[in-house]
Amino acid sequence: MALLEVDDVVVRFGGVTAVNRASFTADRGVITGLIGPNGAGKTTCFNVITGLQRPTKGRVRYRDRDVTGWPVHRRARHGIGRTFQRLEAFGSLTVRDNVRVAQEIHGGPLAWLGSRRGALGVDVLLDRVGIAEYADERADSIPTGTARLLELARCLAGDPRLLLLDEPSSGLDETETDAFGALLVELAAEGCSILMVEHDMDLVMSVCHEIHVLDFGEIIASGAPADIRTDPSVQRAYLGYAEDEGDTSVLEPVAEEVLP
Ligand SMILES: Nc1ncnc2c1ncn2[C@@H]1O[C@H](COP(=O)(O)OP(=O)(O)OP(=O)(O)O)[C@@H](O)[C@H]1O
Repeated sequence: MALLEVDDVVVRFGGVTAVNRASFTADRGVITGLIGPNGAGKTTCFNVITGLQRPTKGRVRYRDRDVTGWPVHRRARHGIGRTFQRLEAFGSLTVRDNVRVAQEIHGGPLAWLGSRRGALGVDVLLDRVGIAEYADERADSIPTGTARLLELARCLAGDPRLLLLDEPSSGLDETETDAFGALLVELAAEGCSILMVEHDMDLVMSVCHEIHVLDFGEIIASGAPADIRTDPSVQRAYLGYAEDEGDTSVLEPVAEEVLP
């Protein structure tokens, strides 16, 4: 049984159907990608999974329980963590204090001491995501890429079982993105399941175990990276052409050894 099941979800905003009968899953201990063109409905799906958006129709199941009617905080308490496209850190606090606050919001100091990653402490968490040198800087003074990593650290402070990442690599340079991908693979290996919306296809293709493709609110393909990158309907919908029609560089094959 998958950790997360999105079942036949529809979301309508007046006359706009943002998500149209979408069904997909995220499995335990792996990284799952959710990709698609701008406006395809990816963030709306995240909002449905986290409880920010009530679906017009359909269900969300998490750890074998129907959580469709659960409020956001209850889902968070049960281990669903999320980062946002727009950065949400407290600008006037230091990087370290941002993570401390997140830790306390998610469970309080005692829960933190008993949590799986809690014993490591805030500074070790900052070190792990690669931003320890910024610990004493105000969050509104750090570069965008660093702020994205701070978002990840804030989310990890809640010790999530399911981590939803919305375009986590935007603002990271190539080296930072490589390190970020390696960190995601490590987190998944430790049992943290990840569902990621991401436009960097190299990152998606190299770290994801399975990928779901949304187009105009509908899931048009689901499968392993090797299948997705050669799927003509994906190339047509996502990139605007089929493989035999031109440049396929964005979905170029990646080396077998970096595939999960
Ligand atoms: N609150 C809302 N009210 C009305 N329409 C909305 C609302 N939220 C999203 N939409 C519309 O729903 C569709 C899906 O939007 P969504 O933000 O989920 O797409 P996305 O795939 O995340 O796009 P992007 O990659 O640009 O972030 C779009 O047409 C968008 O304009």
